[in-house]
Amino acid sequence: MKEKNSETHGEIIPDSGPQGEDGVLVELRNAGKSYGNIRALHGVSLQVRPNQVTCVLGDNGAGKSTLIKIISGLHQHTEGEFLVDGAPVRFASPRDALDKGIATVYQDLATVPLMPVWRNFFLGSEMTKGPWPVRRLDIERMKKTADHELREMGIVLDDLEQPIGTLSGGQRQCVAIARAVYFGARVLILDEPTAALGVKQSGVVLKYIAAARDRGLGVIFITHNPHHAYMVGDHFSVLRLGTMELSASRAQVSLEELTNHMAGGAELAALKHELSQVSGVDVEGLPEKEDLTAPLAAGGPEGKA
Ligand SMILES: Nc1ncnc2c1ncn2[C@@H]1O[C@H](COP(=O)(O)OP(=O)(O)OP(=O)(O)O)[C@@H](O)[C@H]1O
Repeated sequence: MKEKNSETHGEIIPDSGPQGEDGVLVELRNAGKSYGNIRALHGVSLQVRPNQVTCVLGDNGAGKSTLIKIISGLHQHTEGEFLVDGAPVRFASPRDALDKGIATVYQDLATVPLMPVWRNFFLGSEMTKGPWPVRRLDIERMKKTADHELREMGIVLDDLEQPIGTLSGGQRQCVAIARAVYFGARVLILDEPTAALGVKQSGVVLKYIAAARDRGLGVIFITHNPHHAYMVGDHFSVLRLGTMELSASRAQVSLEELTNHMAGGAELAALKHELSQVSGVDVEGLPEKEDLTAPLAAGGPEGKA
């Protein structure tokens, strides 16, 4: 995450200090991205606020990775605006995004499996002690701090000396979230953190997503899974073929409606019609076309699951 991307040479508008209007940390306004003549993202608007989980949902190829790459400084938008704290930005590298407090936890996590948990916690930002040229790693302080920070997030591990590769996928995600919080993230982007996990481990990760939110971060939770999104989400943005198909707050959309949008709405209803003509296929659970065209419930469920 720290290397310079030599393909982009954007300018960073100097830090504006306070957050944007309404405390918006990060905002896309009609933003888009083309790769040559392939338009991966178009007309996407999104706001990320502190103390909120903004879920970005979409099927394969919907544009989720492209959206993350713009916000995390790997790519630059080619249309619309990208603002941080209310000021337009154009990141030249992930380092620029980090400097603004935008941290990304990727699915592959970029850890060194054979190194201890505490060592991975500080990887690339090690604490040192002593004067130059005899400066050396401050192992004790790193262990203590990693232990403290993990506990603060409610993550209790038996032994921080164990190689991080021996932890479960869910535990590793949690360590990565705690690490980003410790290093001062204000915006945390989580790239499909529950995609490779079972039910129980997904639940654990969702708990720490909520913990990061409760510590005041603006969380962007990328997922395929509307059930996971609905457990922690405050706002839901569904991408389809590079455009935003739905943008709704929790009060405006039910889990069922979100699931229908994710499932491909009209395509599913058409599939239901085709499958109903095949014997031995139960289509009861699939939505009818009418279910999908109904307006969003204005007074949907409130509060958190
Ligand atoms: N570097 C690239 N060059 C050309 N086209 C690209 C590039 N990256 C993505 N695309 C195209 O942009 C569209 C959106 O891709 P993107 O990877 O953002 O989707 P996604 O929602 O993350 O999908 P997935 O869940 O499969 O990763 C796709 O049609 C993809 O083929």
